[in-house]
Amino acid sequence: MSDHLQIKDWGLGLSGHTIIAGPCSAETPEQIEKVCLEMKNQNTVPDIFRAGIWKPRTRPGLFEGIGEEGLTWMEIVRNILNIPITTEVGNAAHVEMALKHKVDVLWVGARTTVNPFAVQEIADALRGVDIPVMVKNPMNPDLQLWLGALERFHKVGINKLAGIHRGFSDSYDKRFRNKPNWSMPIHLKREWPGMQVINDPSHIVGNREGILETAQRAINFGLDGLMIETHHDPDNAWSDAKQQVTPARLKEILSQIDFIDNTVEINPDEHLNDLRNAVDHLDDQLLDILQERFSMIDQIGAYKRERHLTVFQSDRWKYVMESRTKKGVAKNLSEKFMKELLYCIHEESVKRQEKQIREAEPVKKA
Ligand SMILES: O=C(O)C(=O)C[C@]1(C(=O)O)C=C[C@@H](O)C=C1
Repeated sequence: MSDHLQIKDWGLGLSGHTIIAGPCSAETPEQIEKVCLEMKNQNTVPDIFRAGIWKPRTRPGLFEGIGEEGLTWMEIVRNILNIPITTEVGNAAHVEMALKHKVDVLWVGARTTVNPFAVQEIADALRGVDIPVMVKNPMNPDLQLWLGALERFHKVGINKLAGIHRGFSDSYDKRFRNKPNWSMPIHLKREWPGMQVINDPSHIVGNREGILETAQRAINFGLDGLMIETHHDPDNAWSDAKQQVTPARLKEILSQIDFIDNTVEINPDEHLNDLRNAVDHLDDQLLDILQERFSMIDQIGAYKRERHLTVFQSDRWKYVMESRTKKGVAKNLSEKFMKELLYCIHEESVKRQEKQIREAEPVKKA
C-alpha cells in the first residue's frame, strides 16, 4: 500500500493544500463559462475544477446530471482557467466517457463507496489506466469500507489516490447535512500512512454559512485540501443550491482560512521534548495502573467462576460508570470521553472474565 503517490506527485503541478472548486452540477455551457470567468476575474482559481456530470439523487425526479454532453463543456474550463478537471463516476460507463473526454481526476461518491460491487466495477474499468482517483467516505462511518474502496483501486494499479471526507449520514443531528467525524480521516491516515484526505465542507454543512468554520477545522486537524461547491448564481443552481457559494465568497473563505502547513514535521525543541517526556512518563503510569486494575478484574473473575456468577453485573457497572463519569467531568474531562473510556475498559474486563470462565476446568457440583 506504500507505493501510492501523493497529490503533489500526480503530475498535475499541485503543491500545498489542494483547492478543488466548481459547481455541484454542470448545467449549461453558459453556466460553466460564467463560473470560470468569475473565478478568473476574482483571481480565485482553484487547483482543480469540479463539476458533477452524473448526480446520484436520493429520490427520482430531481436533476440527475446533464450526462456526457457536459463533458464536452470542460474544454471551456481548459480554455479559461487551464486547470485539471475532476468529476464523479458511479459505474464503468461513466469511466469510459470520462476517459474519452480526458477528465484529469476521478472521484467516487459516498453512495458508491458503500457498495463493493460498484467500486470493483469502476476499478476494473480503470485497470491499466494512469489517472488519479479520490474516494469519498462511505455514507456510514465504516473505516473498512473506505479503506476497502481505496484498496480496490490500488489493486488494479491506480497509485494516485486520495480520500475525501464529506461527512456521514445522520438523520438525528440536524446541525449538519452530513455529520463530520474527524476521527475517520485520522484513522484512515493512521491505517494507510501517507494517504491524503481532502475535506468537503459543502456536503458536511449543507449551507453557505458554516463552510468557513468546517473548512478551518479540517485544516487544523491536518487534512490536505478542500473541495468547495462554487456557482456564479447559487440560488438558481439546479442541484445543492443552498450550499454553493459564489467565486467571490470562495475567495473570502480561502483568504480567511489559516492554512497550517501539514507537511512540516515538528522538529522538537527543548520545551516540546520536556513536555513529551512528561507524557511518556504519565503514559507509563497509566499502563501500570491499568495492569493493576486488570489483575483485580481477574481476581474478581476467579471469584465469579467459583460462585457461578455471571460476568456482567449491571448494578455495579452502573455505579462505576456514573461515579467515574462524574469525577472525570469534575476534572475537566468531557462526558463523551469518560463514557467511551469506561466502555472500553469495561468491555475488556468482561471479555477477560468470560475467557477465564470458558477456559477453566468446569466447577464440580457439590
Ligand atoms: O465488579 C465487578 O463485578 C467486576 O467484574 C468489575 C467490572 C469493572 O470493570 O469495573 C466488570 C464487570 C462488571 O460488569 C462490573 C464491573
